[in-house]
Amino acid sequence: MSEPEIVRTIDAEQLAQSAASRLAKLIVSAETEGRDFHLVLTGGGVGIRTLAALRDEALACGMKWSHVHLWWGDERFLPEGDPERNETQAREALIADIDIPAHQVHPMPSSDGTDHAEAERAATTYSQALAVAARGKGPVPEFDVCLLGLGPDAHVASLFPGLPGVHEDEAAVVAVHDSPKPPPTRISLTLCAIGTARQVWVLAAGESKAEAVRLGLSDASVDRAPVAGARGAERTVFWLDQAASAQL
Ligand SMILES: O=C(O)[C@H](O)[C@@H](O)[C@H](O)[C@H](O)COP(=O)(O)O
Repeated sequence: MSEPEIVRTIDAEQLAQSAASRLAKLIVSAETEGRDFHLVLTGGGVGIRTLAALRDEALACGMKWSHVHLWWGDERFLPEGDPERNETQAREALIADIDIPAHQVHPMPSSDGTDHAEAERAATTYSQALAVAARGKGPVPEFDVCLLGLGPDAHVASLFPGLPGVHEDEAAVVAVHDSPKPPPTRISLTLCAIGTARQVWVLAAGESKAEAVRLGLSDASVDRAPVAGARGAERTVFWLDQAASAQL
């Protein structure tokens, strides 16, 4: 696990633009090196703003997307096309405006039924899609960058303090019930899946995240602060605006 680095920005907009700029450079480098780039997206305000900034960068520099695969770190388990789904918001902010092959966009399943077990089946389906993409080299493909928004309670993806998904150490994807952040049912990568990413980027802006950031950079337990367990295999970067870094 890599020691976290901190990048401070003035505000959320500069955070989104700075992270998008570095991400664009990594995507272009991968294309130059002739290899795929697997990017894990996050929901939330800062995460979606970062995707919109990435779109702007991509359009400005004519970025190619034929080598890029998009995955999700979590999903609000809602019907297809629901405006609250992370996929819907990512399509509006980025995907609709870039030339990425449709089969390289890997959304988490939507909820089109009502039974409780549907979320578990959706988690299994996504685990299977990840394993297929890994081509026998492991449970998930080699994620280049995993983007994570940060909740004021120190949750990342849909791994919330005190809920069982935080401690899952085998499955790559779990169903989440009783989420304190609506909607109550979600699908999430686990910390062990997140930790396989070469780089994990935590995106946090605003004073409401300052305590969560402090905990995330401390030796707090993952049960108290799931973000404390979000570390990349090679690099971990906390992208923070001034307000979110106020307790450091
Ligand atoms: O589904 C979600 O809501 C996100 O995946 C979640 O993990 C989000 O990133 C954080 O809650 C931060 O959200 P804000 O940036 O909007 O505070």
